[in-house]
Amino acid sequence: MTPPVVEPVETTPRVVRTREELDDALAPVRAAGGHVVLVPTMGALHDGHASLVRDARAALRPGGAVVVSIFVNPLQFGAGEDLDRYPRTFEADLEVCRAEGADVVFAPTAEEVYPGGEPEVTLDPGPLGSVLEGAVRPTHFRGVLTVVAKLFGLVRPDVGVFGEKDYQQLVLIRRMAADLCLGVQVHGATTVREADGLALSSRNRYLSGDDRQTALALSAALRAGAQQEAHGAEAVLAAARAVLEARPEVAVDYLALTAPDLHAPPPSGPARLLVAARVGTTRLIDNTPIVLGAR
Ligand SMILES: Nc1ncnc2c1ncn2[C@@H]1O[C@H](COP(=O)(O)OP(=O)(O)OP(=O)(O)O)[C@@H](O)[C@H]1O
Ligand SMILES: CC(C)(CO)[C@@H](O)C(=O)[O-]
Ligand code: BAL
Repeated sequence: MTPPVVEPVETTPRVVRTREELDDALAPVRAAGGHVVLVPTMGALHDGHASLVRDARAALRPGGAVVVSIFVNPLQFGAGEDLDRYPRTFEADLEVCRAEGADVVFAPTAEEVYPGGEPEVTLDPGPLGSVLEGAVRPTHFRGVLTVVAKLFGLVRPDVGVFGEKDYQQLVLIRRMAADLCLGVQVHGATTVREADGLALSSRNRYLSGDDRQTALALSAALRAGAQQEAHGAEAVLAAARAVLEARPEVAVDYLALTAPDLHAPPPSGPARLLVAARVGTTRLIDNTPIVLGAR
């Protein structure tokens, strides 16, 4: 018997660069009333991003589309930060998107996103924008919220998927979607880690030699803190601080215990332990959920 002719299945996500191309790619999905799920990224994709795309696919209804945006947003980088050296690995990123079944990759230029240069109207992140990350990167969340609002406007997704690794960003995007009635459901995805605990991050590729080992202090501090959760906030912070203090090469920006919404921690119940530190020239962040025991 002659075997049936099998046409190769085109699995490549459609790559679009402009608003028009994006609208064109999504037109059939919108016409059919399909769901659109957006995964915003800055590229240099790793297994953490792959898990976001998997979550996006799981959130999808038949007839919908997963859009991954790849855009290194200049507006969220402060003067002297790593905008110029931020890793750009577009071909490898496409492979990740293809392997995880993304339908569309939206990779606009800066001119496409900001046609008139820096926008006059930007988003004010409110009080949570100037604590923790915002205390160290004062203009960062204005840039993040502005570009995410623009991406929501361009892609018009039903769901946006963001990682818990950037926990303050996730909280602020949830607040923005709710406070501005954007009609986008914000899904938070669990942090993916290396086997030794290091949270995956595009910036990990800056870590070389000893710095890679030193960077383990962040996740180790979070684990040590979490082990003390039954004993209350002070015990959690003391255990985490002890791990960080044992590694003087780690320059800590903050170690903080907060409520899940980043306000003051409750005496007991769900909380969040967050850390940010510099290892050599690389700045890393990490966090973990905590359930504080009643004292
Ligand atoms: N380890 C991870 N697990 C799950 N999600 C992640 C992880 N790392 C990043 N993400 C999420 O991927 C999305 C895109 O993040 P981004 O492209 O900035 O990658 P990144 O690894 O966080 O890079 P950077 O090193 O610049 O912080 C964000 O929602 C972010 O929270
Ligand atoms: C959400 C985001 C894509 C906005 O540029 C960025 O801050 C990131 O990659 O986490
Ligand atoms: N993942 C957050 C992007 C940034 O640090 O600019």
